[in-house]
Amino acid sequence: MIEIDGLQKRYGDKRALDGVSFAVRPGEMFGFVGANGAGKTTTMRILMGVLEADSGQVCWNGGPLTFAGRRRFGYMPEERGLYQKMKVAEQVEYFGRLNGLSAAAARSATADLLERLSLTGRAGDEVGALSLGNQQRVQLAVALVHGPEALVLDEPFSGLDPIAVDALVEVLAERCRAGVPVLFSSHQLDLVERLCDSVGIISAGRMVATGTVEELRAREGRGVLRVVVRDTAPGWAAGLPGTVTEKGDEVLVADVAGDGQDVLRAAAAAGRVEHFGWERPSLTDIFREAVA
Ligand SMILES: Nc1ncnc2c1ncn2[C@@H]1O[C@H](COP(=O)(O)OP(=O)(O)OP(=O)(O)O)[C@@H](O)[C@H]1O
Repeated sequence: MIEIDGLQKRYGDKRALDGVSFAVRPGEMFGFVGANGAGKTTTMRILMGVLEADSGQVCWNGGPLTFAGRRRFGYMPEERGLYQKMKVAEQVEYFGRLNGLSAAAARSATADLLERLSLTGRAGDEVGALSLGNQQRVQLAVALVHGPEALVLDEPFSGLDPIAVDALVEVLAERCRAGVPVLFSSHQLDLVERLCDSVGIISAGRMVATGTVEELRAREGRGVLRVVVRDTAPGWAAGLPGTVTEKGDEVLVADVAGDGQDVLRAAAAAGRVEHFGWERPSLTDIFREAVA
């Protein structure tokens, strides 16, 4: 288990982290989300030992995370960092060797990952000749090649096409099933909602929400009532108990008092009710609320 406890970090006068704590359990996919500049990269850099925290600590399986422990992690840094002149397969193998694999194991793991990430046809090309999305796939292969015990990935999905996203999702899910904790940051909240067991929302250097998407949703209450009424005059919903937004025949009522039956009665009196139901808040709604 990765445990991050009370991280504080300043850059000069700027407070980047103000007591960041969370844990990523074995086999858990943890989505780390926050606005630009919220502190995700700083947290991951401290976790990986690239930066030192002013205070707080990072633990791995109950003890402080050491240099040797970090070598068994897979890390995809924000600044990336591939050798542009090195060939794709050579490079992935090289990082595999650097992280302790035998030549044969590095070769076999590289071939497998290139296949999974649809890069086999580019194995002999220089990395610099690849598109940015394909370089990103190579960077992912580098993070994964040595069969890491934990994964820390800074925006691994940015710049990937939907097919590459699916391929990466499959590889990460497989690692999770094998018990590997996976921490990744992303601005693609729909993807985080779909993939992650747990989510941490950071805002201005503080964790403002942590839990499963369902737990975060429960904090938001029932959500919003969505009503679609046909054959009615606009404005029928104006006096409803709640915060009303009208878009043509569709009416959204937030902050509904009571069980919503008043809204249903008013809708039925106004016209032909085609839809009436609670809309569950998406992770994007939860995020907006948490960082507001
Ligand atoms: N080397 C640095 N020197 C000074 N300030 C920095 C440095 N690195 C980060 N910061 C500041 O620390 C804060 C946190 O930045 P960080 O890069 O961790 O955010 P982030 O959540 O990863 O953002 P993004 O989503 O844009 O990648 C920001 O205000 C940023 O400007």
